[in-house]
Amino acid sequence: MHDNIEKIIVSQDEIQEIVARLGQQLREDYQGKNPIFICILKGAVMFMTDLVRAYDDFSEIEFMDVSSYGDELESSGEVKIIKDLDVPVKDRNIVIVEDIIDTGRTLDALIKLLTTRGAASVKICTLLSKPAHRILDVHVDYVGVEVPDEFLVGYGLDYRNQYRNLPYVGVLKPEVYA
Ligand SMILES: O=P(O)(O)OC[C@H]1O[C@H](OP(=O)(O)OP(=O)(O)O)[C@H](O)[C@@H]1O
Ligand code: HPA
Ligand SMILES: [Mg+2]
Repeated sequence: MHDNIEKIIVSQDEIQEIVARLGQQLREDYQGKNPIFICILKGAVMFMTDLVRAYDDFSEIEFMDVSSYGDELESSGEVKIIKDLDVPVKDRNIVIVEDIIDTGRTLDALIKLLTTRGAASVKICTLLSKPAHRILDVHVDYVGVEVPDEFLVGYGLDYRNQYRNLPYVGVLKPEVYA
């Protein structure tokens, strides 16, 4: 699997540093607020499990599955809810946890949905942000690192459902797409 990687964009060490920094920042900001961390499946699962352990304070974890990419390299523009939340978010402080904000379409749809359901606050924590590819201008509160406009895989990010279990984020060799 590693043989298909052309270059590493965010190393394992960098990911660890980002997780520690964001975990501490969130702990300071959400003290006494018992936030709900919502993991957006499947991409955010690695980041989520590391982040909530770094957060290390009272909080709840929930999961939602939404998808807009399917097997493609480009977002379809249509955000489908595959698995909704099991709990009400009314009057709760929500942190949406994402692996990457790319076009911004997924997040835009989620923020609108959770706000409509009466959340007290909705903030975003993402490992990666790809600002050069943004179509919708969403405000992102906590960003691990900005990445170049390339299709990335690893640490949750997939190409055709593969490569999510790489421990770093990288770019595939062009021949893999051929
Ligand atoms: O900013 P956007 O252009 O909307 O892209 C970001 C979203 O796309 C990916 O998920 P995807 O829909 O591919 O599903 P997955 O997490 O199951 O891989 C990624 O995990 C984000 O959730
Ligand atoms: O760069 C990416 N890689 C994998 N999945 C994605 N979903 C949005 N952007 C990406
Ligand atoms: Mg996703």
